Amino acid sequence: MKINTAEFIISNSDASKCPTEFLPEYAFIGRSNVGKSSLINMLTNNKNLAKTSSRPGKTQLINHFKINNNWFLVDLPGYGYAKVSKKTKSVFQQFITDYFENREQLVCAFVLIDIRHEAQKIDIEFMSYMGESEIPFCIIFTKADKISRTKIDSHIAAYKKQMYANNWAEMPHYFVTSSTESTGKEDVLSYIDEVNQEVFKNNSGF
Ligand SMILES: Nc1nc2c(ncn2[C@@H]2O[C@H](COP(=O)(O)OP(=O)(O)OP(=O)(O)O)[C@@H](O)[C@H]2O)c(=O)[nH]1
Ligand SMILES: [Mg+2]
Repeated sequence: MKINTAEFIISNSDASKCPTEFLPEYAFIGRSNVGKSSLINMLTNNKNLAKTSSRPGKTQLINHFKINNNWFLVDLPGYGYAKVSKKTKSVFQQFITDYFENREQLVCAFVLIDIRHEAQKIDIEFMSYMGESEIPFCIIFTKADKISRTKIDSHIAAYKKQMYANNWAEMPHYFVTSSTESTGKEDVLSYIDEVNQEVFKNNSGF
């Protein structure tokens, strides 16, 4: 799919104040610093669209970006950032939870995982929450440029094993990406295109 336009619409810490337009949207979630904002920039060919930083905790709000005037990419704050105070953390979690549980326009979440690391408890728990809440999601492994192809394969195999060990019946649909090398761009965009076509065809309120 070709992205012709990508525009920032609004930032929010209140899920009920997100855009009221009924267009399909795709949210990016995962640990702080995993590369959510960078991936949005890579997918849209715009290095300055979402704000990124080498320091975790950069994105603090729900950010809506309208794509091709027809659907949204949503950049979210990361979870698991130890340096944020407990109070701030619970506020973050509350509005993120509100977003996931109430946003009818959300058709798929992408849970980002750094390909270099073993499965982390917080990610597994978050995916369990998504499963229990019946929110469709895919995994996106990030920063694939940082390890070799062989290691990518072995890390994914190990990840699958850990998912099964945590009682997952099957590995969620997943993608391997690098924002610095644009790896996985077409795969993710084609997936979004397919889902968009499906929801528009079924006229699920869109
Ligand atoms: N080498 C490499 N670095 C990446 C990649 N994606 C992101 N980074 C770097 O990782 C750091 C964090 O990137 P962000 O996109 O800001 O991460 P985030 O998940 O949005 O972080 P928060 O907003 O803090 O939750 C930055 O220094 C990026 O340049 C990637 O694919 N490859
Ligand atoms: Mg960010």
